Amino acid sequence: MTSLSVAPTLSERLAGIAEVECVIPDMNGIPRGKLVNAQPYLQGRRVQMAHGVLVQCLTGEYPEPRYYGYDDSDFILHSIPEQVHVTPWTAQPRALALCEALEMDGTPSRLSSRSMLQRVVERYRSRGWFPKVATEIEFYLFEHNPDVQQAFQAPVGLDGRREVGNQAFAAGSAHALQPFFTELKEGMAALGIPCEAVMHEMGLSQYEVNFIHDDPLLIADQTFLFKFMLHEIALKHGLIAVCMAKPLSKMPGSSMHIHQSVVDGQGQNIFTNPDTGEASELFAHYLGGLQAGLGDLILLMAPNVNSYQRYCHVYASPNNLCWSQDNRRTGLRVPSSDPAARRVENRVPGADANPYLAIAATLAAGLHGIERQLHPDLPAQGDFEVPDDLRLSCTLHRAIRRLQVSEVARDFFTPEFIDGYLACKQLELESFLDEISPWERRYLSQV
Ligand SMILES: NC(=O)CC[C@H](N)C(=O)O
Repeated sequence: MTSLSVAPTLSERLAGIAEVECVIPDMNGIPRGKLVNAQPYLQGRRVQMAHGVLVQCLTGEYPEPRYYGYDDSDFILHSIPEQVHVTPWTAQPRALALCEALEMDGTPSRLSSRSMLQRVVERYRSRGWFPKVATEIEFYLFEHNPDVQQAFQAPVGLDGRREVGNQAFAAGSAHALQPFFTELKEGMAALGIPCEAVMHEMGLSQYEVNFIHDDPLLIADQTFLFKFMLHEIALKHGLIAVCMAKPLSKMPGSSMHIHQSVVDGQGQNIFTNPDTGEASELFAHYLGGLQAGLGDLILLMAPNVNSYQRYCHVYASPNNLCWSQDNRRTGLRVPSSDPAARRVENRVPGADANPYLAIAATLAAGLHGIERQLHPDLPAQGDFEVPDDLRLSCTLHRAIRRLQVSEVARDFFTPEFIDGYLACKQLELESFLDEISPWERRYLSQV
């Protein structure tokens, strides 16, 4: 006798669940959404929000819709069936439904970061290719403090002590926060996120989680959901999880490295020449595209004022687009691997980046290189000098100017998205410049 296993329906999966949290990433990758009653949700009640929500600034301000060619109409939050999950960490049983943004006519939103990644992936598919990516995300864990103006402090662990110094790869420090990590791993399992590794990173109470490579949309969804869950579980344990690019001065920043490869319909890695096992011409063009295109797209990988502080004291946080075999000081690192796993790691994005956009920018630049048959520079060797054209912008202001002129952005993304994103970032920059920092008061009060 054979036993047939039938996947449970959505209603079966959500049995006993009172509320469903429908969320969507805004342009900053911040989850926005609505907590809706499960019954009408299961009966197919439509969930809608205003387009402005997608373009909302970190400060809560909204750029004028005329800047991105929209009015203040609604879009639909359409649940992605594989991304509806029951969340074990919430006090009341709840479901989390990751949604895609659709226009009222059912087409993908021209303002949504998720649809921008979808567009880039489609362009690969139209050639019979399937990009694969893996992200690695770093974050700091600090003691929760309701006053966000206060300096961050390492938490007290099970051993009753606060961590001191930089305990890279220290097993003991992670064990001192074991109840938190146990729940985090249970949460990952509940969200269907396979975890390659969790480790202590170089900074004080800094950790890293590695995801297993897969389809770019799936990995972006997982990275987005992971960050959402990370914040919630941390709060439950009296901690705050901080994914700022540079939360502490004189400490390493936090990155979101992206490993990329591309396979064809037979699953062969197109970055390797099947006859010789050596790197293929396509790989060279892909690297050439990353070098030519990512400089203009840095705003999608380093989206905040603070993102640029991560590049100031370089603790393996390169602000260049040099490439190398296995050198962590280059923005584009080709890790040693067997030919079937040939890939390139983009080390430029910060943990504060919207994963959909950082991945979309990287894949778009690579495909641009293949389409234009670009060539990379010679690989960086030893203690290399960074040529001027491979040096990255070091301020948000400059990064905004670069995106305004990016050919790749206009070619791969919708004009509405680029204009909306630029308007959002410009407003955030103005808000930042309107605030006087402690450094200015400390040193400029004497001039
Ligand atoms: N181990 C590492 O690669 C460290 C990366 C570093 N924390 C960064 O900000 O990029």
